[in-house]
Amino acid sequence: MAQSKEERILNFVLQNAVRGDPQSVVDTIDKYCSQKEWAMNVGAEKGLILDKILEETKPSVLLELGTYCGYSAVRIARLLKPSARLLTIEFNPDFAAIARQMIEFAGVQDKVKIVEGSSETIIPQLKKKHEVDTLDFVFLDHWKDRYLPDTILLLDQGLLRKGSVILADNVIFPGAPEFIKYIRNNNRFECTNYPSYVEYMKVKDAMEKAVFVG
Ligand SMILES: O=c1[nH]cnc2c(O)c(F)c(-c3ccc(F)cc3)c(-c3ccc(F)cc3)c12
Ligand SMILES: [Mg+2]
Repeated sequence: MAQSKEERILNFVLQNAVRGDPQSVVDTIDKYCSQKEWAMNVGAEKGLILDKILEETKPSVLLELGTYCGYSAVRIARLLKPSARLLTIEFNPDFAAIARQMIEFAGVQDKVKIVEGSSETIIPQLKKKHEVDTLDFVFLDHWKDRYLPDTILLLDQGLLRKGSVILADNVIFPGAPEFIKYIRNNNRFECTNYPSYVEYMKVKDAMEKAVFVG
């Protein structure tokens, strides 16, 4: 069976990165995807914005929507304190299988749990099935049309507390206009826009940070 792009990315990491070294995994994926095949990892430029916000927030309980190959899960986990935990939801089982191997190779499997399925189904299970009380940090990087309904679901489920940070990728390209309109006009959120570029391309993009004020 022909290899998928995601399998090629994983194999390039297994052959070129250093096992147990998350930074080398991140750098190796960026090298492959900038030189060989484009892929929808948050990438190095937007990744630095993500890093900075994580270092400011110092979150303990994190949720990512859209695992893909595990690039941002590894990137996030490499900065977390030992007791912190990242839950990452991936709808596509093939992507989830690649991400699981990527996360284990990077050595961050103790901090990261991949949950396979749709965010719509799993978010209502977080409290009872995944022992979440509230979330300190949420990274939206899945399908742009789910950014708004999933944010409303997080609110309805009582998963946000005063100071919870939501960071959304791709708010310029491909764009998430309904989410942006809602979050910027909702006085329970304080929003900041971080202009950047689409990963591995010279196309403008941005990330949006929304802090829940409670
Ligand atoms: O779907 C995504 N999820 C998460 N992050 C993404 C991301 O960071 C991206 F840069 C893109 C993107 C942007 C520009 C482009 F030309 C191609 C793909 C996509 C995306 C958008 C539409 C699709 F049909 C397929 C992929 C995503
Ligand atoms: Mg993205």
